[in-house]
Amino acid sequence: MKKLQSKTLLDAIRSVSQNTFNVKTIVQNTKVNELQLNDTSKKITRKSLQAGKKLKKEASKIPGWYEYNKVFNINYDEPTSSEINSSNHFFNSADTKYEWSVGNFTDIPGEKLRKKYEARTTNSSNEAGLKKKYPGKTYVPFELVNGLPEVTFLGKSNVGKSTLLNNLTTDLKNSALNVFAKASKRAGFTKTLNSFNIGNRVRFIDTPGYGYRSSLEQGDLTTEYLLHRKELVRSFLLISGEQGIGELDKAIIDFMHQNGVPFEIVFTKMDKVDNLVKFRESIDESGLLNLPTLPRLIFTNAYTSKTCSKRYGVDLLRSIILQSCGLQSGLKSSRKKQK
Ligand SMILES: Nc1nc2c(ncn2[C@@H]2O[C@H](COP(=O)(O)OP(=O)(O)OP(=O)(O)O)[C@@H](O)[C@H]2O)c(=O)[nH]1
Ligand SMILES: [Mg+2]
Repeated sequence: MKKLQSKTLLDAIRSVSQNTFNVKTIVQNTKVNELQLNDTSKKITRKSLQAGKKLKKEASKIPGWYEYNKVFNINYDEPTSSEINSSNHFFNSADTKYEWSVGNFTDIPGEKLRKKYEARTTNSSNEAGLKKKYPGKTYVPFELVNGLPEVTFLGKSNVGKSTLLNNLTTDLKNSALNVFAKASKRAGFTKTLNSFNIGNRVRFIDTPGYGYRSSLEQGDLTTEYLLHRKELVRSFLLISGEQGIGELDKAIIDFMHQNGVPFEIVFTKMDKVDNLVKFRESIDESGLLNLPTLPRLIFTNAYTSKTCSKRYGVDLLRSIILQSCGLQSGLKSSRKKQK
């Protein structure tokens, strides 16, 4: 059954992968600090005597589309400002460590061992032998019980997966973006599954983009990961706001829905959406809002280079990621960034 679904997705990829899309150069020259997601209106009132003008100016810069994070998620409670602060603190202080890149599912650390172990335990007569091999209270190898929750970022080539991943793990005061997940103007840049350990609490898995310049093997690898990786707790499907929801995105949503893969949808590059009315209509017409799984729709734009824009929605996404891993308030990273 699962095999069948995986084939359906690959067929969809095959038929859509001919499509090409424009990759526009980003030319933006505003450099400003990220706004806190805290209740800005309250802040303006409280501080109006001293810094009213400045805050009003900042509040008026919040882009119109940011409101969609409320409008399209009425079935979900918004994270509280203390949850937002706590997740910001976690990601800003947690040390992000690149761990591995693989081109084959079985090369993911632990997967070969797991397969071996599972094959052995299906035959109960092997139990005595296993106890001998892995002595102690449990005979499950350490490598298999030491997993962290994993979240993965999916989407078409060039949608901004690597860039968003960098934004999530980087404090804006630290200008060294692009250090961890490599981002590129060239579509089809990421070719492997890449793992990043965030403060020893969660792993982020960057995936190769579907579609333009991606091979079927890359699609296969991601599909296998989605279906079989036990540590995977939530997938975030990225859709470019600029390009809107395409056939391939719908095929992936269908695939995840039918196979019970829990997912949320993240709209990226919202700063590049010219016509918000059209954009909103396209969401209404897409059927996303009628999905029985009711995924969250998260609207974001990333900080893309030293000279390029400010980011919105990143702190909201940070909080949702921790929530989906069962990690939230008061969470401390066990490995901190070096100052
Ligand atoms: N304006 C704007 N540009 C963005 C944003 N996010 C990413 N980009 C740009 O889009 C391009 C592609 O970004 P990547 O992060 O490499 O995209 P990807 O999805 O990882 O691409 P593949 O690895 O090829 O699948 C880069 O030039 C980024 O700078 C955004 O929010 N706004
Ligand atoms: Mg990438």
